[in-house]
Amino acid sequence: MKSLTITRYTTPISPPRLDLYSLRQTGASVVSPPTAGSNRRGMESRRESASFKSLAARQNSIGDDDGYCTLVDFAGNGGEGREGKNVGDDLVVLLYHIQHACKRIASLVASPFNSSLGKRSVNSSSGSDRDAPKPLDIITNDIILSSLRNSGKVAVMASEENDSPTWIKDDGPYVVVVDPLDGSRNIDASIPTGTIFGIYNRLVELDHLPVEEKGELNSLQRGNRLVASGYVLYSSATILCVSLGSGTHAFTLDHSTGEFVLTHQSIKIPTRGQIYSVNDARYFDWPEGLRKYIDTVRQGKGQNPKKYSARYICSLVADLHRTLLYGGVAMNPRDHLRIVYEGNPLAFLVEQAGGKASDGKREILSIQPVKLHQRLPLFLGSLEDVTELESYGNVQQTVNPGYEV
Ligand SMILES: O=P(O)(O)OC[C@H]1O[C@](O)(COP(=O)(O)O)[C@@H](O)[C@@H]1O
Repeated sequence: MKSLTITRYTTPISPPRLDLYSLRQTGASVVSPPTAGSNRRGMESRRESASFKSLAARQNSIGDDDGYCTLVDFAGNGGEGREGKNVGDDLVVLLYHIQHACKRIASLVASPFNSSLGKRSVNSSSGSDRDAPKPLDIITNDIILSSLRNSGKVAVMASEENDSPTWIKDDGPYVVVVDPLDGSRNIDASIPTGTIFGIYNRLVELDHLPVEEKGELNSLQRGNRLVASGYVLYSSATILCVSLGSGTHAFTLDHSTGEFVLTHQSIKIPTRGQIYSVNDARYFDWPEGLRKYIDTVRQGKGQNPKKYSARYICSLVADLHRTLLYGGVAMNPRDHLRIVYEGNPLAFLVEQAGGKASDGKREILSIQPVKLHQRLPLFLGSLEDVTELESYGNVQQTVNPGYEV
């Protein structure tokens, strides 16, 4: 069943080999987001511009004259111009392959044939602390792995779906950590899902070690060493949100051209929101500090004298995307989310957008992971909301009866 499904969902777009072309474009200025209606113009020529040959030829501009700027245009110009100096050609090539994989996943999760796949759990052979994967988890993992291999830029991939990292290429400059399909338990109900990824430099000082050892140590880097991270939200729109180390930017998949187009440049999370996002059926398992915080903001008695609203999709990428745009705090106070695959990449995006990411006590990005599948409480959001929440002291849920849904 697995191979049948992979074949069935393969999209017709196949990625060109990119190493041949220099993608960096010089002397460009930062574009403004596209204006309404601009997307439909020049569809045919845009199809052509997806080829890197023509991208390389267009040396002097980022995006089209009408403000249509693709992810690759944007990254190829150094992210945010001068500040995006760490966006080398290797990273642009890698991003190209990641976004290609995510387009395949977008069509897969929207397919009429995925529902039977989503339901079945596959027996986890390892007995590790990973959740039992579903076929969709495995297929999306394969899609990402194959794209990373094709990029030629990745030394090792650590995935939430694998017990241990997959060594890919000795001289690959990057290490990629990934949760290929977060929220897959929601797929039958067409609730949004997401892919999360983080990119580190390969630690060359570990090159002499055996593969298993260097694979693991490269993947256990602190979040504050991330070069880039991102998520792709598969929802009413497919949105790729990325930070290349200079701001957080979102691109929306334009189905007419198959391109991710810049729609939210330099996202700034409001310093204060009015929404909290948590599974509050767990209220009676929470510590007192967290209960007090939620009771207080619900009543409009916190530092923000407004009554907060609750929003909880139970799909981390969707809950975070809303929080980045509207502010507030998205949290999972129990030891459930993984620091390597979820916590660090999302914390990086939040901080690059001016927000705060905490485990309730410490900055997420400063924590040294010691285990690949290590879990932790996660509080992401507006600077002032997360700081206020931390001030309640005891906000991490330690009671964990093993919830069934
Ligand atoms: O059951 P909880 O504690 O509400 O957790 C829900 C969270 O778990 C997730 O579904 C991820 O868990 P899985 O990796 O097991 O799918 C997130 O998308 C969501 O935010």
